[in-house]
Amino acid sequence: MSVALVCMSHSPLLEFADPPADVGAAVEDAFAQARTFVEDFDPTLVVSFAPDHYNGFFYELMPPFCVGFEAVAVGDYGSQAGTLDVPAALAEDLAQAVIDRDVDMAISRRMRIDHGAVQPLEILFGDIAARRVVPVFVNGVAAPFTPMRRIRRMGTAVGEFVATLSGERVLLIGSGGLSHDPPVPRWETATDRQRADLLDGRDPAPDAREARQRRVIETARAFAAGEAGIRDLNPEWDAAFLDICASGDLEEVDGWSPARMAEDAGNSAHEVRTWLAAFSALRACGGYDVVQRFYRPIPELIAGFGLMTAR
Ligand SMILES: O=C(O)CCC(=O)/C=C/C=C(\O)C(=O)O
Ligand SMILES: [Fe+2]
Repeated sequence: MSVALVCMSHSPLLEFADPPADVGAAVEDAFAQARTFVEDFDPTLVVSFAPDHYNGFFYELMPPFCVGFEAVAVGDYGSQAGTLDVPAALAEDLAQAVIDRDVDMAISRRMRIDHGAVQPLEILFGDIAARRVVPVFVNGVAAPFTPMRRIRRMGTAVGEFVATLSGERVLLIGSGGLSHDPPVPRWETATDRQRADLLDGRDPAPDAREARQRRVIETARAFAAGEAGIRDLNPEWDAAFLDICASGDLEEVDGWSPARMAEDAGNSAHEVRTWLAAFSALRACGGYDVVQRFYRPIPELIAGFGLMTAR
């Protein structure tokens, strides 16, 4: 078994916004470097930790994390739709191994995933079905949030399982973060219509999806012009989090409270839970070295945009 990691921000605005040319080029260069890293590693299996944005998981039943034994991408924000190549028996073994380590893991025999899970696969492999993928949903948008130490333990349990997979080259992916506050509706401030979508908004009609997406695109334009009432990006917070990931001292985040995370870094900063899970899994397979570290605050994407690779 060998193991490597790519953690990266995602953004629904990647195809819908125009950051300054040098910023866009820097992001593309970071993607290209990560692609080379992954091509060289040539994984036989991907374990993908990703959030969802009310496309697959709803308040009707919201687990803190969930392993998919099958996964279907919904194709939001122009991301690829279709079915992942999930090795179901291996996904079942992973879920059982995590549960055996005293971490209650939900399972789905048909998980729906959105741009949060799909974007890294498309960027790194060009196609969501290019490699075998076990998808692990990590709630990063729907309060209440599991303590960070619990995410670390879940990631550690996944890593201990991964370490037993002789003959596999396993790529761990963490998708989301860093500081950002895109207009994902929240229950306490949602309209009645939004609450209905948060509760059970599976497969919205095309015009409803279009309206949701337009709202995000318009907010990004306003934010880049300094006119949106959302939280600022927080490069200092992002640097501190990236430092912790690089150091391997992941217990440092054990005491971070969800309220403080949102206050400091925006409501979607909770997506860094996917990074924490992936780095915890990597650490459980042995020590690691960071290979690539990229960061830019990009208002046009409403994102403190980061990417790290390690092995
Ligand atoms: O479309 C919706 O209703 C919710 C908005 C949404 O999906 C925004 C997503 C933003 C990110 O994934 C992000 O910036 O991390
Ligand atoms: Fe997101």
